[in-house]
Amino acid sequence: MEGNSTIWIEKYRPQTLEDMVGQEEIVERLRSYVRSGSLPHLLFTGPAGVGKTTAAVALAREFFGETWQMNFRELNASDERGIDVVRNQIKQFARTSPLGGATFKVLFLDEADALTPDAQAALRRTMENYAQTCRFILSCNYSSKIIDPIQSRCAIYRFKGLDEAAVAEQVRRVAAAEEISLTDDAVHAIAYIAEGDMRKALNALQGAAILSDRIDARMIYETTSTAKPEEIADLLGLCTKGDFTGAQGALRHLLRNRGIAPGELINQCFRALTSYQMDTALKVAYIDHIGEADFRISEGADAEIQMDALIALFVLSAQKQA
Ligand SMILES: Nc1ncnc2c1ncn2[C@@H]1O[C@H](COP(=O)(O)OP(=O)(O)OP(=O)(O)O)[C@@H](O)[C@H]1O
Repeated sequence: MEGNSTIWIEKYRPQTLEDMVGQEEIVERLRSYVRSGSLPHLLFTGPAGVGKTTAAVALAREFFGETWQMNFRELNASDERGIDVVRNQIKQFARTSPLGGATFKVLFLDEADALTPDAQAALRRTMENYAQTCRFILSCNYSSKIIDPIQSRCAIYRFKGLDEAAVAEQVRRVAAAEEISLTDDAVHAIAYIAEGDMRKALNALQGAAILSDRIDARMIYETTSTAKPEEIADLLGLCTKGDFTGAQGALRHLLRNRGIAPGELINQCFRALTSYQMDTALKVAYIDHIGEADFRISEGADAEIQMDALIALFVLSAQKQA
């Protein structure tokens, strides 16, 4: 098995737009810029690990060809969130001439929503002033955190979480290249824990590959400290049956023996409930309790007590409903 010293998310980052999985519509629209040789300012929004940076780099490679490294620069706005980063680094790059016969350069600004509103206002002016020599690709998780005048100057691309088929395709590709065998259940488990985030998926695969080159679902759940969906179903089932003692035992097992973090467990219960077919009133009550527990834990309440209280409330709601 090849060196665990290389991080697979980097090693297998697609170099071309064509090699990206999922995001087909976006990829198609981006390729049309390459064909036409023109590029507006772009705003990429969406959750983490779905290909925003990958698409920006691949687009630059295809757009500029051999001179891409001279004409493309990546900056992360969360390193320096204030106006100085715009005044210094961004302006400096934008004002200098493109190289190797290119008509403009491209600056990719990751986590643009980390910029303060003042810095965004300065960025807007820079985008206007240097539009001839520089195009911007801004990336963020939430477009609502980007000021309107910037949004209106950009073509907006909304990246979605990757679906199971896309995650599975890339995971299988990487596993084959690393000569790792994966069961179908392991692929399904990786897609479950990834929640649409390819970075999470590939890190889970690499984490399990440290143990063995034959990977099954149990190894994925264990190395990522995630409960199996069946374990969550059991826990919720015991609550719904009114078996508080049984539910408490299952909860203890997950928290203490399996080492699953309370926040993760809450998230998994929430995900399970949203996909279950069950009495709507009971589902509403459960989700309401989850919201409370989640808030209290985030405010610093004792997580184990909150988890016990949560299953107690589940049991009470189920009994009321019966
Ligand atoms: N659509 C995709 N196809 C194939 N691999 C992908 C895709 N999206 C992400 N990846 C893989 O996941 C890694 C992280 O993706 P990327 O850096 O593009 O995420 P991002 O959307 O920019 O996230 P962030 O908002 O956290 O910066 C990449 O290095 C690549 O290996």
